[in-house]
Amino acid sequence: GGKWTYNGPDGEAHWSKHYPYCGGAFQSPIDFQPELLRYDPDLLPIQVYNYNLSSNEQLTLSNNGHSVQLSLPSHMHLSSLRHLYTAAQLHLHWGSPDILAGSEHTVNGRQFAAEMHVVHFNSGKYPNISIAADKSDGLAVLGVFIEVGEFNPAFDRFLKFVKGIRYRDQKVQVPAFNIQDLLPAQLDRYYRYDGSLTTPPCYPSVLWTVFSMPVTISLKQYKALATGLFSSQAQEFDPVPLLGNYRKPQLTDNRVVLVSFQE
Ligand SMILES: NS(=O)(=O)c1cc(-c2ccccc2)cc(-c2ccccc2)c1
Ligand SMILES: [Zn+2]
Repeated sequence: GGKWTYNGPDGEAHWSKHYPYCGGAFQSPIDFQPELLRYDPDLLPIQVYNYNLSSNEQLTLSNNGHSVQLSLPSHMHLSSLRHLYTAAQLHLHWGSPDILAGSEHTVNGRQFAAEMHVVHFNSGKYPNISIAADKSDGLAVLGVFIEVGEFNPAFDRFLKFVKGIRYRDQKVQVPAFNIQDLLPAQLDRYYRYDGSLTTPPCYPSVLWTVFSMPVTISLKQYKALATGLFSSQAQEFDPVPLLGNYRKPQLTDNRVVLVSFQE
């Protein structure tokens, strides 16, 4: 789509000029404030299927100018939701090398170092993700908060390749691995609400599931993300670093956030 950025004249305050949904209702991310939360005992633990990919498979790791993205095969699913949702891609949002704050969702005002999104589409109802992307029940995204701490071998399965995708539109093939290893151990504790894509075109089409338990990556791994990538193309003169690629929390209006946990 058109050019949009996270700061400056094409920054998020201007997105709605070219992408009207960005100025609409049900926008994401949001801040999970205690007074918005309501415990729902019917929220089942998230069940993932076929996330344990074989290393014979290859995944495409790409720099799309706004994030680092890993393609996911269509035999990966989420099943514990009302519909069957098929995996499409995962990508990350992060801060800058010296400001370890770049998550999109926040918890009572607390911003984490980074956030991973695993994007799925409602394959029970729609033939592909492009058709599903703007339907109110089209997408389901898993959100994972990332803190800086212990080294994470699972994230290294793709972070060690970012040197090969420094510039926009560069892609490399990486051996597949168990994508569940990127998720937190507790898949039964999460925030659930109806929201949108956090990037243009901001379609209000996402059933959000954001796990309350963060995962960790090491400072070295975080810096690989926050210093290794550019949003400009290789041949462009002044390279534009790719960092701070997170949208600020949006108005919650009178949306309720369901939580699967009580304490
Ligand atoms: N942040 S997000 O999860 O809401 C998200 C979802 C999708 C998405 C992609 C395909 C179908 C449907 C939704 C794409 C992006 C995106 C990130 C970086 C650059 C451009 C787009 C981001
Ligand atoms: Zn995202």
